[in-house]
Amino acid sequence: MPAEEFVAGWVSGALGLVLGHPFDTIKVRLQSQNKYRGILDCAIQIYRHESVLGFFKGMSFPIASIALVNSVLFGVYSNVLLALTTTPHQERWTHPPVYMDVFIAGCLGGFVQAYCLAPFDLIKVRLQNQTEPRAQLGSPRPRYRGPLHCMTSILQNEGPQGLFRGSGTLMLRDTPTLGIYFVSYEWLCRYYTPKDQNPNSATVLVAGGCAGIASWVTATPLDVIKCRMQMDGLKGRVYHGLLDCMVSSVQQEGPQVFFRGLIINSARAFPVNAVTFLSYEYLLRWWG
Ligand SMILES: C[N+](C)(C)CCCC[C@H](N)C(=O)O
Repeated sequence: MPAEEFVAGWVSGALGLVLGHPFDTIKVRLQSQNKYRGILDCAIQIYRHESVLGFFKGMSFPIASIALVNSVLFGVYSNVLLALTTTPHQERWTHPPVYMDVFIAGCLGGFVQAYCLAPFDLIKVRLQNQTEPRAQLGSPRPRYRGPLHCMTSILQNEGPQGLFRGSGTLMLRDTPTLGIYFVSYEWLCRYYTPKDQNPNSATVLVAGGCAGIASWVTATPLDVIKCRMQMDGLKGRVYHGLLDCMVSSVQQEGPQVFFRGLIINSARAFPVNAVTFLSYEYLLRWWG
């Protein structure tokens, strides 16, 4: 049933997110603080000073929003594919859809999810970019006190459209790269699976992980620009649109600016998407 595809998308997204959150925390710390010498040093310092829990800071808001975002992505993807091919999920591997249909369904899924993700992603990025230490007496107070406060102040200062700042760039980032995501997953599964069989768990894990990397590698240039657009105007920098942001970023920092965070994004993408696809496939088989 189509609704099951949404629920499977939600649960699998949440599992992937929990697994990937430590990587995300390291990424954010490396991007916004200069006190770490690299990925390993950052991980060791977090563990020493904050224990394992330090890696899971700020996870509640993404967990709440992943329900909407991932169920929309997988739900729209599966249902568009169903409409294009009329093959139900149970027969997906015995009657495989053509790659063009997979790509179109993935792009549409990406397009719709981008607009659901936009406000949550904006709040996450704004909070992650606050480098002030935790509130101490006499220390400067951070602009936002938490996700809800961040949301209400954006609404007050910038109006409802403020919550969608950077959403056009987010849409450009996610539409083609989620097409690539599902095509790479399908291609790898088919490549390693004998004809007319379901892919086994190891295949699903590796194909899901690699699909995540392929998608993030292609998404990283616009990911950098999207982040800057979401911070537009806050740190004294004002961009006149997407193109201006791209041009001035390259002028100031060289073309390598488009690859910021690529390694940690890819390291995070493998486990997150391996688990996402494994649980998605198993939930649907279990219900099927
Ligand atoms: C399209 N883009 C690369 C941005 C995301 C693709 C993978 C989505 C997954 N929920 C994750 O967080 O890794």
